[in-house]
Amino acid sequence: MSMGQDVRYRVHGGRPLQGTVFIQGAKNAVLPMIGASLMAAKGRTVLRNVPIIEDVRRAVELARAIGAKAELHEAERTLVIDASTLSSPVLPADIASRFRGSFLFVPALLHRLGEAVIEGVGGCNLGSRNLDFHYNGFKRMGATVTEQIADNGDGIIHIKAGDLRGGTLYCDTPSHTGTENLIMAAALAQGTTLIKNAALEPEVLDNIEILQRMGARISGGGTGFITVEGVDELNGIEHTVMPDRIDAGVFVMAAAITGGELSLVGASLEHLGVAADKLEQMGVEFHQQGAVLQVRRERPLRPINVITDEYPGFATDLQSPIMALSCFADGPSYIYERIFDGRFKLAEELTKMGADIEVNGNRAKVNGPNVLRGAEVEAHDLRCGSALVLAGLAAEGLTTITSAYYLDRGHAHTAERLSQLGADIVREAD
Ligand SMILES: CC(=O)N[C@H]1[C@@H](OP(=O)(O)OP(=O)(O)OC[C@H]2O[C@@H](n3ccc(=O)[nH]c3=O)[C@H](O)[C@@H]2O)O[C@H](CO)[C@@H](O)[C@@H]1O
Ligand SMILES: C=C(OP(=O)(O)O)C(=O)O
Repeated sequence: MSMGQDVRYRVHGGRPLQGTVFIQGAKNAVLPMIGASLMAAKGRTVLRNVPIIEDVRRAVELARAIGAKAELHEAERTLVIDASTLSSPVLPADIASRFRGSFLFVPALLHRLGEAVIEGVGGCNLGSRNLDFHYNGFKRMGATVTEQIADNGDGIIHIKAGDLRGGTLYCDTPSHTGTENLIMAAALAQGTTLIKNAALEPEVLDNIEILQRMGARISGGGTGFITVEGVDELNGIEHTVMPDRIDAGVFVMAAAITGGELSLVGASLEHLGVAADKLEQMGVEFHQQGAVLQVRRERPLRPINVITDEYPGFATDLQSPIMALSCFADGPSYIYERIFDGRFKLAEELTKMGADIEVNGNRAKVNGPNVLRGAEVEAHDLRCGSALVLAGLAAEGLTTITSAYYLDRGHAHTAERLSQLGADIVREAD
């Protein structure tokens, strides 16, 4: 399967969205949970509220490639994993290089098979995406990391675990998957581990929760300092994946960009962090009613300043969507991308639709308001894809989004969910 040439979305813009939408389970929570479930040598793990997205399908394929039994029951949104049969330490390039979450399988391989061979790591191309915090942490715990160049020129990373020992570890900056990988490596290591400058994202905390319920001894989640006391084994359990705050943020913006009113089932205002405040400043009205978040926009959108940051700062994964939204705001908006050094490819796609955006390094100025017109545009990465869907919902005429495999990596049933709210959107796959 090619990396995204085969899926398109066609959107006819101009319809305000109304109704109730179900927020999917979190991509960035379920992927580490699949990695965690592979650490259980006995029993079966049952994950509920699993988002039916391409990254989860790839994770299931990868789990099977290394010998686990994994069954994704799509209608039930339930994934059952039996990792007792884990047998191969090789994360093959054809699957592993298609999603970032593949690297979250490494701790299980180190503990269960004593080594991990990484033929490739994928994920959206957002500029440099290093893994040094992970490698340095594994090394401090006693692993050896070597790189070999394959015949085709690709690097293959070989990590040999030996007996992993607890120690003092750190992230230079609070890496999301870095924190999860070090926690998982420490969970079955000998002795005590301290991880400094740990990530605070809600998905990291949900992953700590599943690991604790599997038998891990972890404290300090959400403080920046995490302590892990190694245990001898982890057990399969049942866990419900938290809702996806980025999916929720995109639907908030879908209401805002079309001038509609939506009830988001499962969305949490708290999980949106600073993004909730920025959207409120732009003119979105929120009413949290228990586990349902109601959103609407009545007045014209105001421009905004956004600085992306680790949680609870403005999530970088909502940066592209808010760039699309700010094209419609009444004045210039300023966006400063601090997490990734190459996450502005969206700007040229929005320009094809009539937007006026100046990009300078990691800063962008969006000169709203502009009338966007439908065009043929390309989803260079997942959130570029969600932003282009938003732009298409509010543009005049037909927007065709190509390379939309990237969108399907992270959002489930996009066309169906938006159509139910009154949007005119279809998905086409070759
Ligand atoms: C599967 C998953 O959970 N993906 C999310 C995760 O990606 P991911 O975990 O890859 O993102 P990180 O938090 O690790 O990366 C943030 C920044 O730190 C740098 N860095 C990271 C690790 C490292 O060892 N060395 C290093 O320099 C990266 O290059 C990047 O500039 O968090 C990102 C930031 O919230 C989100 O956009 C992704 O959706
Ligand atoms: C960057 C993202 O994901 P990944 O880390 O899986 O590439 C994302 O979800 O926008």
